[in-house]
Amino acid sequence: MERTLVLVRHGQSEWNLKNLFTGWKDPDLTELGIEEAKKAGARLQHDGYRFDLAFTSELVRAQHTLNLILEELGQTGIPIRYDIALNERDYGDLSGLNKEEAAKNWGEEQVHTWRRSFAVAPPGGESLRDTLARTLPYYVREILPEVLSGKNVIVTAHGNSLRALIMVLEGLSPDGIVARELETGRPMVYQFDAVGRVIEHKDLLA
Ligand SMILES: O=C(O)[C@H](O)COP(=O)(O)O
Repeated sequence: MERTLVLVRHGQSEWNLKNLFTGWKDPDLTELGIEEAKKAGARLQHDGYRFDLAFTSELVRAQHTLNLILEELGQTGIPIRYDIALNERDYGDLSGLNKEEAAKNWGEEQVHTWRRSFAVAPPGGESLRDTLARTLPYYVREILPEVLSGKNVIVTAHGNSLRALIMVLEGLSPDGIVARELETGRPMVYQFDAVGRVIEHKDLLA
């Protein structure tokens, strides 16, 4: 198996559990999040995946998820590149607020727009388009060349930094991405051909 890219959203975080907007804040995984990461690693191990290289963000929930997955794979020695480009979208002034309280304050529709639309940014934060503007160049410059060289790569990151990349990988429009949700700790596998086109993708643990 070569030219495989596996994307994994971090396991449940302490602020996911409290239903708080997180963005660039840096909570760690909950016990459930730890179990989710171990389960993802065990499934990748069971299905025979082996990785040459890993990428993750500068936030602990993604890094901890990666470490747990690599431990399950017995691959804790592979190179890991950490980059802010893979950080979650910045939720700005919403960071730390409860999502249900935010909906009461600003209305369900406004909060859903902030959370899932492509071009609308929350106050003081990033839209998904802003997030794409930093994750896509990083993917093209740093990740895709490794995959094209024949390597198998794993990336652990965040709900929205991965949704931005998935728009490109799955050819989703700004309308199409609205409904695309990513479960915590679920590996998404993309197989590429020799010219960098996705020829197959599947969600493990779906
Ligand atoms: O940053 C956060 O709050 C979560 O990682 C994702 O939040 P969302 O599901 O509201 O985008």
